[in-house]
Amino acid sequence: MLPHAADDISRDGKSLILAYDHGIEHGPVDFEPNPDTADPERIFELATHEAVTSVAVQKGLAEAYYPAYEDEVNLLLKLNGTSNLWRGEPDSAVNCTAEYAAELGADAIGFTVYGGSNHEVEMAEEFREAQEGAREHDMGVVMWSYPRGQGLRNDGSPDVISYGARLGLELGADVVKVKYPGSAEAMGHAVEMAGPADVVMSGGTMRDDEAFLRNVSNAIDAGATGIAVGRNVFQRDEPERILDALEAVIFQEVDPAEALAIAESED
Ligand SMILES: O=P(O)(O)OC[C@H]1O[C@](O)(COP(=O)(O)O)[C@@H](O)[C@@H]1O
Repeated sequence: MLPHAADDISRDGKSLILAYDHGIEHGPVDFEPNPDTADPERIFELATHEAVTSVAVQKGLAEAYYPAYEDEVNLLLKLNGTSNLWRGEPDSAVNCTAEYAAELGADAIGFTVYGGSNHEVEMAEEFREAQEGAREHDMGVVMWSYPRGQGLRNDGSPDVISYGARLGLELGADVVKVKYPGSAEAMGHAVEMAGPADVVMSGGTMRDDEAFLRNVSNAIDAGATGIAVGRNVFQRDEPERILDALEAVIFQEVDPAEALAIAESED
């Protein structure tokens, strides 16, 4: 790992990645709870919030929207992605090269690897090309490490998540994005297995603000450096409010209840 390779997408060693690749990964259904968020402009505006250290999007959105935001937002360009219409063994098409990501002004690249899938071997080889391309252009490397497929019965078990975190380290990621394994202890193990690579917790959908922030706080206590979050922000009625609270939990390590009170007072 190169020292500080992910500095451009973090602040004081912490990060909040605003993930917005849902249009490809899940489709328009993810925008239904908050229809304004179907418009990428709304997300790029949200990405200017002080809590957000980068926005993760696919090439098409970067081409269309990033030029207007390049002074205010750090770009994490996702190089692969597949729609939910695909029903095969987990796999992800490579939609962009590291070279083109650099041309678009990306600070870092993002890449999904489904360890355990029948396609793991090709995905690891594609990751190699992306990772080495990112090194040539001084871009950080974020791996979405989501073990799943064939024999993997429980892709959310602590052992599998720790293995995913380790895959990130072994394959040369600066930041590994893993699902929250359900407890601070299990997250601590994943963080340990990732060694010098940063670990960020992946989001999901939780309606209860305090319970969601509690998971984030537990992950930070366990050594995670932040969160990659999409739906838990943009599906809420007031995305800015939860970003205010996340800022307090992640960067000031404030207790979730207090963070919500701070967010309330900033309204
Ligand atoms: O493959 P899954 O588990 O359905 O989720 C993939 C999605 O989850 C993320 O990794 C995180 O997004 P969320 O915070 O909305 O869960 C996205 O980048 C991606 O689109």
